[in-house]
Amino acid sequence: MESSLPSTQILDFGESAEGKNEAKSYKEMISTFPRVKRWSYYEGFWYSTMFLEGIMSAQDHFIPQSTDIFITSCPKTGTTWLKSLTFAICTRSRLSGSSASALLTKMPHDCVPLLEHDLAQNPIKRDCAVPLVSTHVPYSCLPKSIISSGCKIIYICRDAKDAFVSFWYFIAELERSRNVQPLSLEEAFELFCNGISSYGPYWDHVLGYWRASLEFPEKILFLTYEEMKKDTAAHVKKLAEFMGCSFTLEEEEEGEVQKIISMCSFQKLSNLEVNKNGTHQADTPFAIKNSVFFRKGEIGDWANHLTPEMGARLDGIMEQKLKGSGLKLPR
Ligand SMILES: Nc1ncnc2c1ncn2[C@@H]1O[C@H](COP(=O)(O)OS(=O)(=O)O)[C@@H](OP(=O)(O)O)[C@H]1O
Repeated sequence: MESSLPSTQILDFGESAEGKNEAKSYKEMISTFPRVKRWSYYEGFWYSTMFLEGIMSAQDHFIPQSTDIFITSCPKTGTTWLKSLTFAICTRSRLSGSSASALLTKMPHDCVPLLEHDLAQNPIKRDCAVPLVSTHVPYSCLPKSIISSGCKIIYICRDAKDAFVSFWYFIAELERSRNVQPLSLEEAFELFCNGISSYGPYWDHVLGYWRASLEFPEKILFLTYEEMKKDTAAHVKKLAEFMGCSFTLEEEEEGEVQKIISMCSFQKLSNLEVNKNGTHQADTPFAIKNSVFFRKGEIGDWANHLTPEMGARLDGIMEQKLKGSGLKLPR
């Protein structure tokens, strides 16, 4: 996608003395929020406390560009895959040209900036040829500027049981690397079923975007991990169309869709050197091994970790919470 804007733009807020005072006041506000374990409760959702300052700063200051497309999700529902696919779709002219895809040397999260990083400490740098910004922030808590801009939003969700298991592995790994005693699976499950998880309640996160997608179908594309796995080619075409860069007949005949699917497959990405041995956000408080984002990439792995009773309990909760919404998540 071409853009007349300079190739790199820094979205920077909070360098000034005013910004520093603001950061202090966010910290003060956050210290008053209800807390359970690693999470703080704010505007109806539970957030990992370390991300809250960045979220509040984004809510107050983020100014989207009209061409922005937001990649949104609750954690562990397919974000890395969706980021790589949308990035590969947007940059496909580079992919087929002489320069190889940036995905070969950068992990997908380093190709698409995250809205809620603490922008004062860590300003977002983005490549204006790639109009993508990602966020896990729930729909009702997005910066109002995003909603009023009418920017396009792509949302992905996943069966709650698989999302939970993926989430548990991820935070356990994260906490071990930070010398924090990880939550047991049982404890984390209990909290999850009570709505307490990063950006949870999970069902409210899903419902927020689901309802918005019904209200603004031309602006919000609602996807599931399971459907995307079932027919990735149809989804790649749908994503391109939604982002305003449909594949030409010629591209389809040249196998461009398949090239993107292969480039972004779990098999390919998880075996790249950068994703096996690299670190995401190295030298920041958010540093994490890239390999942690690539675990199994399978549907139904929950059954290897949760008992059938736990599975049935979470299914029952999801069914009850989604009742009447018209949404049925694949299981
Ligand atoms: N390319 C590709 N294709 C299919 N699946 C993939 C891919 N990359 C990552 N994954 C799997 O997605 C799960 C991680 O979810 P997220 O990417 O949303 O995590 S995060 O929120 O960005 O941290 C996590 O799922 P689990 O394996 O079930 O834990 C990853 O393995």
